Amino acid sequence: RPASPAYDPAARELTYTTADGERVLAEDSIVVIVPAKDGNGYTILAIEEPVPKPDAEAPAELPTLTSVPATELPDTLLKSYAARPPPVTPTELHVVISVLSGAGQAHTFHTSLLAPLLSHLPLPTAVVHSTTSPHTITELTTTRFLPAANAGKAQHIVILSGDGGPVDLINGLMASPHGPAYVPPTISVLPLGTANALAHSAGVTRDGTHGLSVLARGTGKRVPLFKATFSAGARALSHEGRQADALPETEGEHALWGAVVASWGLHAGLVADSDTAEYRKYGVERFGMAAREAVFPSDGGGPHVYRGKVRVRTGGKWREVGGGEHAYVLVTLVSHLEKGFCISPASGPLGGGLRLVYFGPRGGEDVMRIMGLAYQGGKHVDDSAVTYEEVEERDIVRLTVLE
Ligand SMILES: Nc1ncnc2c1ncn2[C@@H]1O[C@H](COP(=O)(O)OP(=O)(O)OP(=O)(O)O)[C@@H](O)[C@H]1O
Repeated sequence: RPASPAYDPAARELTYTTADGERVLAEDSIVVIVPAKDGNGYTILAIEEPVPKPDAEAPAELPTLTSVPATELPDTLLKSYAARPPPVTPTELHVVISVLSGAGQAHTFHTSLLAPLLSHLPLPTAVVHSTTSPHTITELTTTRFLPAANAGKAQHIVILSGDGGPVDLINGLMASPHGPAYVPPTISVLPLGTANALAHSAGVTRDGTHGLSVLARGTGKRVPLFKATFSAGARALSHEGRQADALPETEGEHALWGAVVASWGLHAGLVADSDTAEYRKYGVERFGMAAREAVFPSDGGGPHVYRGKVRVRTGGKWREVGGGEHAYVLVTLVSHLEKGFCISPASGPLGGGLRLVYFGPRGGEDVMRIMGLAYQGGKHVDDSAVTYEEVEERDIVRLTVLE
């Protein structure tokens, strides 16, 4: 057993010796420190990033989980990085792998990082589910997770996906009224999608552990939700817009639940347009590409003008926003729509406030300028063209679409 690592609190680094020589571990890459399985000291579990390939075109490799043994460690380090027992010990642990999310790396992430980590944590043996269709997570939730939650079972669901996975899970859980014994599942979101708005905004990706430190050491927090209700006849599109399904109906109401964002106009269009196998190859670039195509259409015209009525309620009163013609209409529960894209700088992690971000029709250059400001820490909200405000808890935005 090698000597314990040396800890440098100023540099936030640990130095240890292996057969190959001296190695340095950044504190930011520590997932958790657990008692060693042989009862002798501790095991530091940390993320090891792959060495970048000189060929920029080569597919990005995923990091791996490295374990560093230590006989003694300073108390400060142990206090910060020891696994925290969950407030409610789960009786069931589920791992949901959304195989097509993002660049399709969720399955490999599970094999090389998550499964080795789970073997060290005081959790039940995981039941692993992989998606086989866009409906897998919804079906799994309504047939398995919701009945178990209604039966009072404490479930921990680890989901490897983008924002689609947790949103499907939430809609499945909200699809029918909860029984008196309902126990809300704990969800750990591991950001394997393209934008991962929920994970970035919740603070899951603040350190260098790809969400794993929150899984091992985090505490549960309620996820704020909104409900969007639709008029009869509205359809949910999937399969690159080729399939249209009726929206779920509960007590005569057609509704979808959200934890991230509801939008109409430019944002909704570019998210939908870029959700194709072809665009997905470009990763997070796909949103910018679809935005440019939308605002500089090949027919040489300007951006599409969306016609309808947008009303918001603030101070108990309804007010119309814009003059009936719109470009960007978005309400958000989160601060970031992608890691560097700060749509709502006033939104805190799982903070709960719902905010409107709005601008009316304008030329393509100006649209791109405003969106560019969001990449500068959310400076668009100070632009005179943009309406940015917190809206009330109930019936916050009404949308009547004319075109
Ligand atoms: N096996 C599968 N077959 C068909 N569709 C799948 C399968 N697995 C996942 N999907 C679909 O792929 C999409 C992935 O969405 P998800 O939101 O998780 O990732 P993303 O769009 O890359 O990321 P983000 O939402 O963070 O931008 C979802 O529509 C999901 O239903």
